[in-house]
Amino acid sequence: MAKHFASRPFSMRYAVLITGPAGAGKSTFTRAFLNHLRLQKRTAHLVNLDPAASPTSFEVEPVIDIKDLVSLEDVMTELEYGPNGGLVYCFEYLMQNMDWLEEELGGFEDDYLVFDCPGQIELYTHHPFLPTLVQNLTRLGVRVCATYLIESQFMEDRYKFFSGVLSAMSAMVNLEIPWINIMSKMDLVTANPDDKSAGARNGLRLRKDIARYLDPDPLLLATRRGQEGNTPNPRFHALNQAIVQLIEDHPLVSFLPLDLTNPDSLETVISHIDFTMQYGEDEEPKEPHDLDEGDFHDME
Ligand SMILES: Nc1nc2c(ncn2[C@@H]2O[C@H](COP(=O)(O)OP(=O)(O)OP(=O)(O)O)[C@@H](O)[C@H]2O)c(=O)[nH]1
Ligand SMILES: [Mg+2]
Repeated sequence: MAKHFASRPFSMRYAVLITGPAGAGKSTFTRAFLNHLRLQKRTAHLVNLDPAASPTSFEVEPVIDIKDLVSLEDVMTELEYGPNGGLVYCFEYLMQNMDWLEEELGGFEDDYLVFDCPGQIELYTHHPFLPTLVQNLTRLGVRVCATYLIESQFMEDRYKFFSGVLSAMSAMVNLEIPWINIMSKMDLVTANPDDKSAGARNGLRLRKDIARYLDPDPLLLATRRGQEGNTPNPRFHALNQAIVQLIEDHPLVSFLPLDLTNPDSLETVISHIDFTMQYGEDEEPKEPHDLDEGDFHDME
């Protein structure tokens, strides 16, 4: 541990890792999350862990920015890496310089640190970067949880859904910390089956379709045949069944819906994060808001 921190006591702080595949809505949710905490007069800060994030994408200046240590642009220019190899190099470089992060973290007491993570899927499946980050944060007395976003459009069909669930499970197993799966971009889910808007014409999911994904019964999903017009290839039947069984045996994966156009929906997600973190443990832990019917007025 870096010497100048050996004697410094750390008060409880909270780190929320915003994770998920590329384009799932992590940075947009991070901005909404931070704005909401600030409106509630809570001290919350952005930590940017995306070496490729463009400076213009920050509505909120990050208090800690991996780009101050290493940037994808420099790595690609100076070391002639490609974009993905360059990103992995940046993560390896941060792993070798965790004392830099400890130094940066030193100044935040009893605050929420919201880590906006990059979308490289290898980060969540096998790369040691995030587990190393979690170990270091835990060692520094920071309470850590993760949210994993997959977008509602991802539910085009059950195969996409299963790959989303398996990637969420793989990330959960990789990080082994308190975990909240979020189905993002629920504003793209139309409520009205007669909706003729552009979105609806682009095959937006109807709310009633999404309900079965929020708290999935894998067997029901897997056995649904024909509704999406495609019958599974019999050659993969045994593999499909094994995947369904795996998901069924580990009912770890349900999704909180997130509709950023609906303040109650954001509030519900944040209350689940607070509860998962036991935020302000000296106060009575507040039960998370339930998803009231209003959130899914057309789910039935
Ligand atoms: N309709 C809708 N679009 C969204 C929402 N959240 C994000 N988007 C759009 O989805 C795209 C990706 O959003 P980001 O927040 O940058 O996603 P990300 O997960 O941070 O992406 P990477 O950092 O590249 O992995 C952008 O065009 C956003 O405008 C949402 O809740 N609803
Ligand atoms: Mg992002």
